[in-house]
Amino acid sequence: MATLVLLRHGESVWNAEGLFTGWVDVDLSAKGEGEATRGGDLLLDADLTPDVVHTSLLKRAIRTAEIALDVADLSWIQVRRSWRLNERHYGALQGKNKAQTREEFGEDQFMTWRRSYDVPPPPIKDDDPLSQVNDLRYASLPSELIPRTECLADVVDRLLPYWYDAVVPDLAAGRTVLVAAHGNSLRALVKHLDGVSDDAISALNIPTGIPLLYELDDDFAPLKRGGEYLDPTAAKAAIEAVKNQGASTGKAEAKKGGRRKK
Ligand SMILES: O=C(O)[C@@H](CO)OP(=O)(O)O
Repeated sequence: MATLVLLRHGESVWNAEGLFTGWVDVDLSAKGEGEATRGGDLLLDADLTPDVVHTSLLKRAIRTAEIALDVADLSWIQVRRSWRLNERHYGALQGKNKAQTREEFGEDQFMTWRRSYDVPPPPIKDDDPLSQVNDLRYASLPSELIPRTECLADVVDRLLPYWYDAVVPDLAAGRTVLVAAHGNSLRALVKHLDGVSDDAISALNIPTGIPLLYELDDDFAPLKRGGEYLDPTAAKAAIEAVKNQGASTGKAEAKKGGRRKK
């Protein structure tokens, strides 16, 4: 049996402002830092001691792992990072306000871009200030591997090599593995683990900052489909909040508007 813990980063500044984020490297909000702290407390309460942490290359996931592991007095564990755990690249939607996008393009198009399995948003141009083509952290990647947009199917394709080559070997060695990543990269992983259909995955949302525990069998398949959130009550409310993002121009969302520059 192997133990895997998935942790979506705490609320980011752009989550709070209702903006599509993707590969833009925004930081945690104060609330997100608090969620990361609670994530560490939940690990402690559940007596879970990760031996290794895998993160994306984005600071909201990196900092969430650091904060949670610090709370659990596990800052010293081995760390591995990969672009393959990054959030889904949101293409030309990066930096756009979700509620305004929904108003402009309608509910169907908005939800197709947000949650369909195989329809990517329009690609971002390489000279867009929110493009990642010139980002130093991807300098060793061939340019054609740096996404200009992604649908969830693209995320599954780029995530699975890392799952098999980096995460599974840790699990096979008997290590308890923490994966600190993002709403959509974790949706891709959960889709794979639980064998969720292309249609059903559109209804699955991952809350910020609440560890999701999977016990896996010898074939790295979940003993319990869907795993178990360490705080199921908080997870239920937070999943609803993620689902409804962009549904209304809430105070924070309405105040901002337009497209943010980084
Ligand atoms: O903006 C994003 O990058 C993601 C996660 O925050 O949003 P959504 O839940 O709409 O896919």
